[in-house]
Amino acid sequence: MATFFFNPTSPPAKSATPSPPRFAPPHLHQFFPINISLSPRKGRIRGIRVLKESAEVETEGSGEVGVNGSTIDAVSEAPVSPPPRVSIRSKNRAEASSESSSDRFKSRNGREVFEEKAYLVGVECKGSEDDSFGIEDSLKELAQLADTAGLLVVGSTYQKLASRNPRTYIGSGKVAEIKSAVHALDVETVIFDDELSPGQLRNLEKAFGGDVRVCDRTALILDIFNQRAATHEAALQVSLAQMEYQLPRLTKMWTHLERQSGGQVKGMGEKQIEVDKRILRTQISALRKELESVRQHRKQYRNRRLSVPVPVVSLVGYTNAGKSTLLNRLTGADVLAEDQLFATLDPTTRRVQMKNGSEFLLTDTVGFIQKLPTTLVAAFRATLEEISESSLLVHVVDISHPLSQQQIDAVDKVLKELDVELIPKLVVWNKVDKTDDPITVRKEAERQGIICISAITGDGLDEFCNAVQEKLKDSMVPVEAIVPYEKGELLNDIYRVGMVERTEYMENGTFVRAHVPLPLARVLTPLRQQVVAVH
Ligand SMILES: Nc1nc2c(ncn2[C@@H]2O[C@H](COP(=O)(O)OP(=O)(O)OP(=O)(O)O)[C@@H](O)[C@H]2O)c(=O)[nH]1
Ligand SMILES: [Mg+2]
Repeated sequence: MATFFFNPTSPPAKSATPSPPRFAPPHLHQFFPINISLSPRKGRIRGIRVLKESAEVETEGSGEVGVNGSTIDAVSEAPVSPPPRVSIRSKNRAEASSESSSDRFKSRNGREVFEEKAYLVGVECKGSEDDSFGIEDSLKELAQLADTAGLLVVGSTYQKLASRNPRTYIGSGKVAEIKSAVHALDVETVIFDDELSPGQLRNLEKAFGGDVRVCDRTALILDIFNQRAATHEAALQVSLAQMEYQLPRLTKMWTHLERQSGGQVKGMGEKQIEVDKRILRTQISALRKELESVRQHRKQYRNRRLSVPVPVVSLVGYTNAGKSTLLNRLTGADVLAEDQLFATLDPTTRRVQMKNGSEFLLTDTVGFIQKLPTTLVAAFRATLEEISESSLLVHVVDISHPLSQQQIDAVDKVLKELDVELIPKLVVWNKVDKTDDPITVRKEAERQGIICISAITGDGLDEFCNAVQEKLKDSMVPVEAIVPYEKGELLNDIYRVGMVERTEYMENGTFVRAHVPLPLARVLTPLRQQVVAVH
């Protein structure tokens, strides 16, 4: 999976190369402007990374670094022009390997991306319920995530521990081992498979030294979401989640100031952090308001949609299970479906027309993953409202995946967190064509009453639609009504979205016994009373 190679650093080039698009775990400068005057002569500079760059450059140059007690009053909240999205580290790297790195530009999602070198670290802790995947498989998945984010995984390691080290997450011996691997392999980013505390992040960055950046699975997922957010609402949700993730981690940005002045500017750093936190909190609350208004807007649309009594079926499942492929296959939609994690972020709803004339709406949703941080689940709650308001959930499982059972468990865990356990659920095993022994898989599915499909070949889709119809009945209301002959369109609606069991032509209209979705049952209420009167 992970390839290892050694890339000796070439001598630094004279001129800086233009900054390439690159992996960007959430850094403060992406979200809001922070202004600080490092030196009165230098004027105001915005952005933490830029700040670091300036401080380092000045130290090497004239020696007139303006980091002293007198400059703290220059801290300001006034916005200035946006900072470049590149750190001194990546610039140096780009300079250092401008020629040898040309092969590290890769085309991803139609963009040319500079592949940063990443090293992965995992920990298996005794008795941890989060470790159902096993450390090696979890790291494999982390490598897939890194690949999706546009990183080049050059190595990985893991440690089995009785308990996590509160300071550095891993043991000191492992820290030293990773440090030498990082330098030998010229690694730019070390990614941990679990969420690190702000203190652990800071200590590890210090321990690895130099420009090595440390981040965790959450930051990586946030970065992928950031790259993939296609709608305004998704972009707002991701920004909010990134800011909330960043808030407690602000302090690490300032450690270099303390280092440079031998600890004398500690007070200054602290004051700036408070200012930064306040700005960030203000931005978080502004973002929440904006998100709320976008949500209200969408709710109106959804309410309008719900007034048409077509049942909504939501596809849920582990990322890469084949949800979008299934939606595309059944509805002729054109949702991006590819062999990458988190291809879909925004829900898409399409109408499925069955051969017997009945219909339902099918919604494709964001995929789930193990160790999905609760904050992210909460951030996507708006998008996932689609799920909570559907009549039926279809849990799409990639049955060809060696860890399909663990993936099922991870999805069930998220569904539980979303409080949607009461919605009827239909489990389907997808990618049956890809399994080693489809016959045995089908037999087992039959034994468990599960539908086997292949969204790619179309195998089992009729059976799937029938099962959806049958299950939808669970969410429908049984009604008996007499529909007047002049209200023929109402009878059509019952046939289209409900399940008709019996009809009979009577003097004052058509008697119908059927299961229909609740909104339609409400429309039929006066006609139902008529039946009661007839009986
Ligand atoms: N062999 C085979 N491959 C499939 C099948 N269904 C989907 N795939 C492939 O699986 C990969 C993922 O499919 P998607 O439809 O993007 O999966 P998804 O569940 O929407 O993934 P996310 O949007 O990331 O949550 C794609 O490469 C599909 O071509 C199937 O039935 N058989
Ligand atoms: Mg998808």
